[in-house]
Order: sequence, then C-alpha cells, then structure tokens
Amino acid sequence: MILDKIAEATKLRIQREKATISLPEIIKQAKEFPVDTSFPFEKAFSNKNMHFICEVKKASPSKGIIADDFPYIQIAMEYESAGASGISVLTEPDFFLGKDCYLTQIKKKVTIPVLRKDFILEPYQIYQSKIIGADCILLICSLLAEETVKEYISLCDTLGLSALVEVHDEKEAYAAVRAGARIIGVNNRNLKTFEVDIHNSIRLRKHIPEHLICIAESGIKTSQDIKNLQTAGIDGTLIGETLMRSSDKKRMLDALRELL
Ligand SMILES: O=P(O)(O)OC[C@@H](O)[C@@H](O)c1c[nH]c2ccccc12
Repeated sequence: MILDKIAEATKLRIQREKATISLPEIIKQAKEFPVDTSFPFEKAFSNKNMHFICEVKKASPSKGIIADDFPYIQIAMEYESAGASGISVLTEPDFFLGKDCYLTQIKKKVTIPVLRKDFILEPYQIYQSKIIGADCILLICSLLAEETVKEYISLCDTLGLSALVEVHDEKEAYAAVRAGARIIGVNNRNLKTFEVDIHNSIRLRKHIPEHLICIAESGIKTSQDIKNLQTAGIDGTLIGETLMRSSDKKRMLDALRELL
C-alpha cells in the first residue's frame, strides 16, 4: 500500500536527518525561534468567506510529474496575489519531489501563512517544521494514534504552530475532534486507493462541530465543486493539481470563485 511505502521512506529520511542534526539539537534550535501565539493560519479563516489554500506541488504518486516547469517561488507569489488565504508546500522528497527549502524560500516572499505538507510521524519533524518556517503542519490521522495526535497538537501549541488534522472517514473525524483539533481537513482522496470523491467532505462536514475550521482537500476542479462545498458549510478548500496545471493561476482562482 502506497501510504505504508511513504511512511517507510519517511522513517528512513528522519533517521538520516537525525544523523546530521540530533533531536536535542533540533529542539534547541526550534526554541530559539519566536513563538507567534496568534496562530496566523487559523486567523486567516476568521471571516465567513470561502477560503483557498493553494498548493505548490511538483509531483504526486498518483499523477506522476504535474509541473515540469516548477518556479515554486513565483507560483506562491501568484497564489498570494490571486487572493489565497494560505499556501501549502509539499516538502516530501521521495514521492512528491518536495524539499524543505521550497517552504523556507516561499515563506520569505509571501505574507500569508504557509502549511508544511509532509508525513509527520515523529516530534522531530514538528521541531523541524518550526525551523524551516512553517506556520502550520499536517497531521494525518490514518498514520497516527488518537493520543499521538493530541500530544502533537500540544507540542504545536507550544511552538506557535497550527495543526491541520487530516481525516478521511467518520471514525477519523471523531478521533480528530476528541484529540482537540481546531482545523480539520477532509481528504477527498483515499490515500490507500487514490480514489477521489469530493462528496466525502460534504458528507463528513455534518460530523464535525460547526465552530471548528473544516477544509475540503483534493480533487477540486470546478466552480460548481466550490459552490457545493460552500453550501455544505465548508470553510476552505485545499487545491493543488487544478492550479498547478493552469498557466494563469489568478484566472483559474477567479473562475473557481465564479459561483460564490
Ligand atoms: O492536487 P489536489 O487533488 O488538488 O490535492 C491537493 C491536496 O489535497 C493533496 O496534495 C493532499 C491532501 N492530503 C495530502 C497528504 C499528503 C500529501 C498530499 C496531500
């Protein structure tokens, strides 16, 4: 199964990284960074509009190379000027061809909050996310026990990071709520089979308390999709491929907003 393969590769990557910077050292470094307790990623959702988190993604295991030409800083700046509420940056190297430095460089050029899209398995990576400049990290429920999600959210709180807790079904949604998630992302893509159904977020919204920020992730292509998600009470959408494949990102975002 692909998710297992990604998790295995991630464990090896963490091992390699620890050989360069040890856990105590990375903790020390992370603690030298200022803590912004205003949680900018969450604050970005403070009005009732539909929000767009736009993703910088070169490739994925389901689609292969998505963008041959990958001027990632320019892409992020285009997203910001097109009115994105936040930017998601893939940093996973083996399957998504991401890099930590893409996030660091993007963060320096935009004023909107930045989400680190990676497969977080250990606290080590949370400290690392702080150092590379993330405002928010992704916690994938199908990779972590409920108690672990809870523990990682607390760690994020102490570092001033937000956590986008990703779920795919009711069971995970309930676990995320119990773990204290403030932002829940419903992935429309089943990470085990790659099947995409945007109805998944519409269905699961009913199971997530209204005061929590709910983001629909993956497979969003049309203004009608956006309208349907808004009608279901979704606060934001996370869009990668549709934007990455479009040569005029501002025009594409405007088109997606058309029915709002
Ligand atoms: O490119 P799409 O279909 O618009 O999807 C974006 C985003 O939701 C997707 O990249 C994603 C959602 N959850 C993830 C977890 C890991 C890696 C990637 C993802």
